[in-house]
Amino acid sequence: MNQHVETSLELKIERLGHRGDGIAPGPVFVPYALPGETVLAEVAGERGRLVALQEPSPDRIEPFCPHFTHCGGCAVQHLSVPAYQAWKRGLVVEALKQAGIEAPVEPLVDAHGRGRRRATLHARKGKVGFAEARSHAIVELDACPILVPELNRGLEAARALEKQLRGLGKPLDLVLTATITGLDCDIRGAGRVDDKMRLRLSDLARQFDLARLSNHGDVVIERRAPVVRFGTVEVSPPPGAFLQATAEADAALTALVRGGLAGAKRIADLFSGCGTFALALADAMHVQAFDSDKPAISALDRAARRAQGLKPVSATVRDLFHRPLLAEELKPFDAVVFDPPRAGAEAQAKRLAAAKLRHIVGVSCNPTTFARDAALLIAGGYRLVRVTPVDQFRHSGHVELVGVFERR
Ligand SMILES: C[S@@+](CC[C@H](N)C(=O)[O-])C[C@H]1O[C@@H](n2cnc3c(N)ncnc32)[C@H](O)[C@@H]1O
Repeated sequence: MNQHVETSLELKIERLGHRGDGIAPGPVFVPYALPGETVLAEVAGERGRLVALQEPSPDRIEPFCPHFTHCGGCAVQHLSVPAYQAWKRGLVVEALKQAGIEAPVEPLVDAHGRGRRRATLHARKGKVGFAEARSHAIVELDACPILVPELNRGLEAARALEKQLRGLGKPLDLVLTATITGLDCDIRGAGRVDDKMRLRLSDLARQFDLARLSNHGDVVIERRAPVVRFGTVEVSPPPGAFLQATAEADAALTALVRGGLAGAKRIADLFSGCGTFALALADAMHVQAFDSDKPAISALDRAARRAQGLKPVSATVRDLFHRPLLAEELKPFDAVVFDPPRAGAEAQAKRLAAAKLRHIVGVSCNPTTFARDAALLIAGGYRLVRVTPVDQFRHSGHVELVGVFERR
């Protein structure tokens, strides 16, 4: 940190940005600096590189990972827990304020649990790991303390897969998911591989006891069907399918959604994925699920047919950006849950605003697009009763939230 001090500026850090950078007047963004600190930083445009801490914050703590500041996986490990939790909750408060929305924001729910069950490892030129902070270079790790232990064991398998595929000379991503029946790995970037390579990859899957190995969704070998559980229902997700990053977030988000639906009997689950909410809630509610991802909808449907004791569940492939459910189509439902990708659900929110539903629950991984969509619902006559931030990407700038709306 003490190199090039002669070219540095003294900066007073005022706040923490949404990516976890300290922000000084200007603005100048200084990664790893904290509010209240006086720092020396090398400044180029809006970017500052922390060179020395002159007055550290009382909230500064020792990061627990030796790769912190080098690895791009974590942005904030150096902040005390209460200050960290206030910052994350504050990201949601700020996004609502920017959209002119007043609503109670609950304390942050910690949903890290045992750690992340999904990770995308990058493999380039013989190296396997995460991207370096602000770079495409790879940080090689023996273990990552943020992941569930089963995924850490997958690092060895990932290195062996990279070695096998190195001759292709292509940058690869390896999407690893820890499931109940073992690790599921989807290779991205290899393109089509010949039969000889498939056999060698299958051998590696056996050697490392992978449940399934696929190449961009094309199953190379399935030794056991990967399984996750939503409520009491077992689902076999398609290769690389969306799943909440931690099992605890799954449970926490589902409980908040259930609470917000307030005993509804018939609901629509929009952007359902392979059924995180639909299948868990079908113990008490008739559910119609919609998502544009065909394999995810098929997995949801298969799981619902196999499960015992559920209320009726239907699953439909539909692009809700281009063909949102219309107000007329929403009439049969007492309530709706929607959980779109980061871009939000603007087209669908306009239709929800025009519908006369009693309850709507929005789940989001992007407070800014959530606030935009929430403003549409509020303009359409709904009240945002409460918003609960949920932290499943601990130490990163990402935050999930659940917003509960009622018709006024
Ligand atoms: C944040 S995930 C939520 C999935 C699910 N609710 C869960 O918790 O597992 C967003 C989902 O939106 C789906 N999606 C993305 N674009 C879509 C579109 N245009 N129409 C419908 N679904 C879409 C994705 O396939 C993905 O399943």
